Amino acid sequence: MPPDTTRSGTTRFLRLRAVEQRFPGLDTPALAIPSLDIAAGEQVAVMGPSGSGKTTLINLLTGLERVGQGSLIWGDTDLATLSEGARDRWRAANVGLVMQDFHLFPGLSALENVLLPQRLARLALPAGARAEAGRLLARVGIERPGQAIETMSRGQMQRVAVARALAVRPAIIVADEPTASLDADSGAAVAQLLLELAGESGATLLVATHDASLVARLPRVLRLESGRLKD
Ligand SMILES: Nc1ncnc2c1ncn2[C@@H]1O[C@H](COP(=O)(O)OP(=O)(O)OP(=O)(O)O)[C@@H](O)[C@H]1O
Repeated sequence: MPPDTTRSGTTRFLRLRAVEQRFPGLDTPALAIPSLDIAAGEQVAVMGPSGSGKTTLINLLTGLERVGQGSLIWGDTDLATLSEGARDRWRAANVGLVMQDFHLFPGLSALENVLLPQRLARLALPAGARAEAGRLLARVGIERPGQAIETMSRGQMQRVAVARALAVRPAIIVADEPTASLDADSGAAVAQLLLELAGESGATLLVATHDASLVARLPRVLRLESGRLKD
């Protein structure tokens, strides 16, 4: 079996080995994962009760926090070996993030919010970035890209956040409770968009969620209990 191929024959993309994350004041690790592989393009739910380690796992996978022990390799990049600045650059280039509380900037339009990560990452926007942002906003059902973000509904804001996460065509999309603060209809619409857009781009999708209807639509489910994966 080639080293970058999983047992099912698909390309291995994420590889965790002997990962342990400890926090001061906790006797046991908040997260302990002996081994985990995820293939390129997989769509995976991460479930577990409050305090089971979902956010800790998301923070490690996205490089927001440094891996305490073990290796966490995306493609050929071991995040455990990178400095905070290098992890930030890696994340900007490779990860689209959708968070529960949106992290959108008031005072900016929907379109400017979608373009903001690209503006922060470089001095000039790449050619076609505005057109692509407008196209993505239309795709997620935002009809007025110039509308100020603070005047939008929560469902609209989360759809803008989905467009923003996809704007750099990331290989990895990570969503932390993307439907938690939405009503059932808005949540279902956001879930549908995430799955559709990730599927079209072939991105690897990881979603931490308590939303049973969202979990039911993801082909693979990881269950965390007290920081351990249950199969
Ligand atoms: N910075 C920290 N310092 C100390 N303990 C922490 C820290 N961050 C998380 N923990 C602990 O690690 C464990 C896992 O927390 P984590 O936030 O990953 O859980 P979670 O599954 O995301 O929970 P929730 O669904 O409530 O958001 C918990 O016991 C938590 O108290």
